[in-house]
Amino acid sequence: MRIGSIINGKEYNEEQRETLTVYNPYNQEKIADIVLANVEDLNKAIEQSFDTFHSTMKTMPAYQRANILLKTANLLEDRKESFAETIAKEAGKPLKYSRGEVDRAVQVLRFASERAKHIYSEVIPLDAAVGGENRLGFTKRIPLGVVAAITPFNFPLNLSLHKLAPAIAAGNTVLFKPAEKTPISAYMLVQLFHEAGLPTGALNLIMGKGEEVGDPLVQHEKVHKVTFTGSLPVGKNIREKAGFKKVTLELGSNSPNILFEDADMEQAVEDLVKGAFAFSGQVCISAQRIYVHHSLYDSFLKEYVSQTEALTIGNPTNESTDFGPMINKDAAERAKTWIDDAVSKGAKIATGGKLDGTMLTPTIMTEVKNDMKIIAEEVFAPIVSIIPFETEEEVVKLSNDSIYGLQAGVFTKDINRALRVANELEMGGVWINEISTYRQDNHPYGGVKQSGIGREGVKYAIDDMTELKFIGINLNEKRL
Ligand SMILES: NC(=O)C1=CN([C@@H]2O[C@H](COP(=O)(O)OP(=O)(O)OC[C@H]3O[C@@H](n4cnc5c(N)ncnc54)[C@H](O)[C@@H]3O)[C@@H](O)[C@H]2O)C=CC1
Ligand SMILES: O=C(O)[C@H](O)CS(=O)(=O)O
Repeated sequence: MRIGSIINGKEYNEEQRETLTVYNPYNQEKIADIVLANVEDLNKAIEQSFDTFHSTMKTMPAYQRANILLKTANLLEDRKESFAETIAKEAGKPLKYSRGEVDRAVQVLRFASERAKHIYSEVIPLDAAVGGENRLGFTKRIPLGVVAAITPFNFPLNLSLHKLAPAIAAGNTVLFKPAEKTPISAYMLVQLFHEAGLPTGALNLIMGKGEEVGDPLVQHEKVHKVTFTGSLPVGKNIREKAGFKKVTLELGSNSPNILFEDADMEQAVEDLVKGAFAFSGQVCISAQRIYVHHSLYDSFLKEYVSQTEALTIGNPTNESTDFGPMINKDAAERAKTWIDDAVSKGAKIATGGKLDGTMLTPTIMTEVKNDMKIIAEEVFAPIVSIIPFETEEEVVKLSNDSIYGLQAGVFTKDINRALRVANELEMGGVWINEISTYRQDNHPYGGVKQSGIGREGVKYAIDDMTELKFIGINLNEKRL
């Protein structure tokens, strides 16, 4: 398979161009060559996005945008298996989770289709100000223009749609730069939109290395907004380079989960095994730190280790696989060095910690300290730490002791305590009696501190992808 950038519906995959090979992370089989875009292609794609915004999307009625999104959702639903198998192969994500990602992606498209018809604004009571009589004022939410969507490898379909679908719902055009590690589902997605009737120039795909096309894309004057999901260093770079553009950044996390003494431990153990090890922990709201009240600690740890060891490890394309490889050897080796670093400073491995190529076994750490990398930084790997605590005050302090603040989980039957702790946690979102890793695609999602800027979740992304415009009329009879 050889795939390239798609600009105004034309694919750029000529023989003489530079390519990058994509390998299946599980068995290193070659699955595709991607033909890399250069800056000239990028500029052409931005010009195309800009022109199509002004010629077509800016004035496309809401019902048409909604219909295109709905049709794309239906096409995706019909091709669920093909997308799920592609994600399993390119990302190494177990098939059951890849299917779940496609189901969510279909919903995101349907939410966006519905919201496209409900982009409301308001009438301003201008008579509230002295001299404001006989004036009418109202706002409109207008599209921004060209939205640059830069996406990561871990949810190559759904996290891309969290940008593409609201951008189109709002009437923008999109310059889409997917992760070069997982470009195939992105390529298939662009074709799906075009098949559903989206004008080809409204969604242009650039297959390029982030470090090469990233800066010119982010700095281009005809790009009006950059929406990025990915790592903190790249996010910081984008923020610095983007100038006056609107920027949404969905960055990392080291999400805490807190189990108080009255929690439903049985359920929490089961959910937190998934919460830490789904897609090998390469989920930014993965349960990385689990704080367990000291009275439950020993029994929690015993049961947690036992259920973790029962996970079926293997080929992501097998139906029964729970746990597969990491995205590549470098990522797995980096994670192993963090385990070794913690052990050298006194931490213990309760289970796991074994590395073979891209496969790092599900790893549970104990006796950790706050300054160890596996606690202080984002592990983005199958490593979770179990930490005892005594008091509510102590556990809130420990949870907040982080540069990140994306999502947390709190488990208790005491609703007053749950709400108190939720208020105290410095997070973009807090789930009560649910793991930090749980996300629905219609709630506001995004971080505080260095976890990011702005919110996704279709309605909220549309807010961030539109500009509020005020229009006022002086109704004085003499003027009309
Ligand atoms: N908060 C959130 O919703 C999520 C955050 N993440 C974060 O993403 C990271 C893992 O994903 P990766 O794909 O490895 O992240 P990454 O930051 O390496 O790459 C993400 C995207 O940025 C592009 N890129 C790289 N350098 C660039 C530059 N200089 N300018 C513009 N674009 C550039 C890449 O090509 C890719 O498309 C983790 O740190 C994780 O926390 C991942 C998923 C969700
Ligand atoms: O959509 C999700 O489940 C998460 O946003 C994925 S990630 O952002 O945590 O990686």
